[in-house]
Amino acid sequence: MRPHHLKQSAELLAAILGGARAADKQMESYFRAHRAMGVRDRAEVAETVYGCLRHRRLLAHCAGEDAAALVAAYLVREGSSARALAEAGFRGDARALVGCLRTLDPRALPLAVAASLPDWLAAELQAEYGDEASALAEALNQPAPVDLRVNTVKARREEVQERLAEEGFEADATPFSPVGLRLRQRAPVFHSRAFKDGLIEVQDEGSQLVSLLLEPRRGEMVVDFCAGAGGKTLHLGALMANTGSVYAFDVSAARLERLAPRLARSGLSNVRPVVIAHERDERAKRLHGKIDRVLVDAPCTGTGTLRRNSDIKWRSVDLEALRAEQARILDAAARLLKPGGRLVYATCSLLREENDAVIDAFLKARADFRVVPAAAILSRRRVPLDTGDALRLLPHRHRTDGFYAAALERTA
Ligand SMILES: C[S@@+](CC[C@H](N)C(=O)[O-])C[C@H]1O[C@@H](n2cnc3c(N)ncnc32)[C@H](O)[C@@H]1O
Repeated sequence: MRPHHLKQSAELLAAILGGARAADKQMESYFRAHRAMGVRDRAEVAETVYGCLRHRRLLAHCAGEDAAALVAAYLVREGSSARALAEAGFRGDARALVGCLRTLDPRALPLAVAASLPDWLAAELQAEYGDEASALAEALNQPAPVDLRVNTVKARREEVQERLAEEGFEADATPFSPVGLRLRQRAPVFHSRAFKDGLIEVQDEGSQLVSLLLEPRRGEMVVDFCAGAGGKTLHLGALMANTGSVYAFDVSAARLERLAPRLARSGLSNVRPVVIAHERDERAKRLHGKIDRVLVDAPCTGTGTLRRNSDIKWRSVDLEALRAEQARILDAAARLLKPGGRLVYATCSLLREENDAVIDAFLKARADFRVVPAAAILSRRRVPLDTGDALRLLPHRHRTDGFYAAALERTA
């Protein structure tokens, strides 16, 4: 361990935990402000800080909440000795820290501490997933694999797999998504020719299955109501073989802007990004009753994505406000549909309140909608996965992010 490693990691960790910005954004600006740091230093610091965010509560059990002590505890878990910590400038009691961590038995600790979760989330997972809560929580602390979606407008999966292998990126077909590849090792695939040529997008396999549930057809009018940077939009456009129209709505102009370069790479010309002020915007109202299919990938707690975004565990959450927002967006999105049209409501949340509860309330209010069983759609799409009426993906079972998606049809 180099001495500055501990200091810089602690500075960055404190900035992330004390600020409101996402960890990756905070990290970018820290590295911009410390240009002298080499590539290796940055990689080491980033790995350490992400490790601390992931295991914060377990580390704090021995180290307390001070950022430098958390970093020191993380380094001990990675094999550093008390002496190495002292040499690196750690001013706390390095020997006591090492002693505590070496004798720690996570099985004897409450789930919230052992799996480093806030109390409220540990309680929700235990209530909802019972005996599986520990395995789920543990899977949320493992780094996610790198999944790719093949852009079928440009190439077939096997061709892309070969192209990637030629460039030194070994990948296997994903078990569920027919257009997914999973890298055997984490690698900077953004630098590959295949990526620059628009043959692939980096996208979790679970996210790919959500777009499949919408089953958009050639020539249809489709709305991706919460398009963000367009991960699912691009997939929908490709599923429609670059025909018809996909309106990509979002209230965030900044997020939609990130769709532009991806769109250019993809070769799609059927996607129309539209910034809306809110879900009742005139630009949305103009499409009332005219749309064949609508995807609502709603803003949510993101609890299903903790493998990638451990920092969100430590942000405060207003579940009631989120639920109200989800219901408002779903209601507005449903109005766009033609009779016979399909609506998919999805979240990357593990919580019932944001998933089944939102759909149950919607169906109570809208007798003109019925559930289309997800398992039947997936089987038609040759996806070997049956999670019942709704799609429910869990990292410890499916090796994807946690996702929920329900498909509904407007009957009258
Ligand atoms: C889960 S993210 C979408 C991710 C995106 N679909 C993807 O696959 O990458 C939710 C998005 O909803 C947007 N959003 C929040 N409130 C909204 C509203 N009232 N109407 C439309 N979009 C909204 C957010 O800006 C955010 O980009």
